Amino acid sequence: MNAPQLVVHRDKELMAQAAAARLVTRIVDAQAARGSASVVLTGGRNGNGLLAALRTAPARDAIDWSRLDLWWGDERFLPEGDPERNVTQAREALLDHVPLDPARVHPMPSADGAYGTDADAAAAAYAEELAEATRPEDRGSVPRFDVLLLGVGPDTHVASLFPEHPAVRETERTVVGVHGAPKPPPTRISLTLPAVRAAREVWLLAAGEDKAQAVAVALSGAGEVQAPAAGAYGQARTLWLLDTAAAARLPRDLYPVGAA
Ligand SMILES: O=C(O)[C@H](O)[C@@H](O)[C@H](O)[C@H](O)COP(=O)(O)O
Repeated sequence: MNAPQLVVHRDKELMAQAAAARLVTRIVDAQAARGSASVVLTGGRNGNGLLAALRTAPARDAIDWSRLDLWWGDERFLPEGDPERNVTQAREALLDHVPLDPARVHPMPSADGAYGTDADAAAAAYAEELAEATRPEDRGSVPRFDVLLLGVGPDTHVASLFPEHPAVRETERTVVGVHGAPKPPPTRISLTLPAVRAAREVWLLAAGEDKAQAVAVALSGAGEVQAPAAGAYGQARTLWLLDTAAAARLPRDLYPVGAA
């Protein structure tokens, strides 16, 4: 596991803009190197804030939107178009405003789709979709995503992997149905930690003082079952993108207070 890198911004607006600029560069580099890029999106205010910032980023037209694959790290298992679905919010923030190839946009199934209310069957279908998109050089059952974004919850959850929940202990499957989640809605679909760790780069986003404790715990050697964010790392890079409030309780050896 590579050591996480921390980038602390003055406030969440600047964090979103800087992360958007960083994402433009990563996508453009991946497209130059491999012909296309793949990004895994997250729900939550910070993930959507990044997408909204990307929509107005000056360099956004450097991206070839038709050669970008989009996946989701988790989804609230609700009917298509529900305003609480991560994909609905992502469409509103960015996806409806850029010329993506619809065949390369891979939302997780909805609760009124082909699998009805069976979240486990829907999760298995998404795992299959990921497996089909995998190339031999990915050497695994999910693509080697270029960037996988994760919002960090105040309880250290990432995607829909909650502390001590069965989904965070999953070591075989790449996508699981989540039942009885502590945060509504209770039924969700989530990538598992092994799928997260297939990404080249994992970027964790956290802003605000209500995240300070979670960030400190996850970066101070906690176990991934107790603190799922601690188990989220990338093959090449793990980046924690924070604002000063979320970084406030970090141990001094990780982040000297007042450095931002
Ligand atoms: O599915 C959910 O309920 C949210 O998507 C959740 O997982 C979110 O990503 C984190 O709680 C961080 O949220 P914020 O970025 O809003 O702080």
